[in-house]
Amino acid sequence: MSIERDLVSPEPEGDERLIEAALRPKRLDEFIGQGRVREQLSLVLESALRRSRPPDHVLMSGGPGLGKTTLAMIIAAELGAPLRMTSGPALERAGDLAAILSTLSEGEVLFVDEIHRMARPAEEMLYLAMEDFRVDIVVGKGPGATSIPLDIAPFTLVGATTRAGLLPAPLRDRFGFTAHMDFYEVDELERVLHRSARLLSVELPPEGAHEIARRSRGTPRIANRLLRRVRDFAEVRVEGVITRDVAAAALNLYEVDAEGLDRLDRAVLDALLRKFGGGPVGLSTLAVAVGEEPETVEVVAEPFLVRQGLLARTPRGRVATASAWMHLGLTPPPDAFGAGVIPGLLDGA
Ligand SMILES: Nc1ncnc2c1ncn2[C@@H]1O[C@H](COP(=O)(O)OP(=O)(O)OP(=O)(O)O)[C@@H](O)[C@H]1O
Repeated sequence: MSIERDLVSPEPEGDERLIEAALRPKRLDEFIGQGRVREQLSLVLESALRRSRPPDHVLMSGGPGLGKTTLAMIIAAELGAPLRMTSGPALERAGDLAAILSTLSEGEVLFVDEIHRMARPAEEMLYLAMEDFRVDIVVGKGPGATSIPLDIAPFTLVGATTRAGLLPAPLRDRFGFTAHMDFYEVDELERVLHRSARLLSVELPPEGAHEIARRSRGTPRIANRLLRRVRDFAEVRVEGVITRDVAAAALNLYEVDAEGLDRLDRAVLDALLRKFGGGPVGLSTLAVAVGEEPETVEVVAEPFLVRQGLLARTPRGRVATASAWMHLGLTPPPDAFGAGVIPGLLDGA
């Protein structure tokens, strides 16, 4: 049995991108949260505009659904420049990239999503393009091969990655500015939700927004998705208004709990506590206990549980924290991992 978990996945589901397009903030002052990134970026853009030069290349790092694509579009809009979009996996050969670079217009913004997944030859071509606005087109093969230099228009590369650590240093070093996107605070997500509700003509009182925001795993994409589900519930069951109780009832129905944990997250915690006494237990044993692949448990459920301070990865295996016991309404044993530690300090353990 595999547990359905689209609702709180940070990746876009089905045709969600279409709906998202309608909800995207268009300018920097509409972009909610990420205060430091916004301020730094507005300086970079403002000074480029004053100098009438394209700004330095920008790297954005952070998890899916935190607003990287939105920010890339905003950068182009603020510069009044056209935007070209591609992604690392689409750049399999150097020629794929050359075809794009050679047709850029002056000042154009080139957005490369998942830039860490670009093929090596394309990556090497990009170094020169970023630094000297030039590409070397290799003609022929073997000893007879020659390279023809080709000037390209000055442009701004905006790269997005969920894994900044996977970028080779020479590529990382060529970005003049790196924006680290963090998870959003509950009050920021409330603002995202109020804005989306306005655009979707949904009546959303503050306490309804708060209830949805706290279950949204720090991610605007999830917040917007939960809002749509709650709206459906409110329309069908209670004629529209999303009160706190309506939001809670809807999300309970969809099995997203008060902290944003879904069925898989809870199944993992439940097995860890009830079957293995809180651990330590190996990943594959834990995965068998919940009927999932180890990779699903590791990639999908664990990062959020770790971030919430509910689970720790230790050299001896997975361990439940004292907060995990309490989350499931159980009394933690006195020696529970993290007992006496302020929840949150275990993040990233
Ligand atoms: N700061 C924000 N303010 C308002 N809405 C936001 C913000 N950040 C993201 N969103 C909304 O969340 C949705 C997802 O954002 P976006 O597509 O930019 O994320 P992403 O980081 O590029 O994710 P991915 O890499 O998976 O595409 C969009 O609908 C966008 O409007």
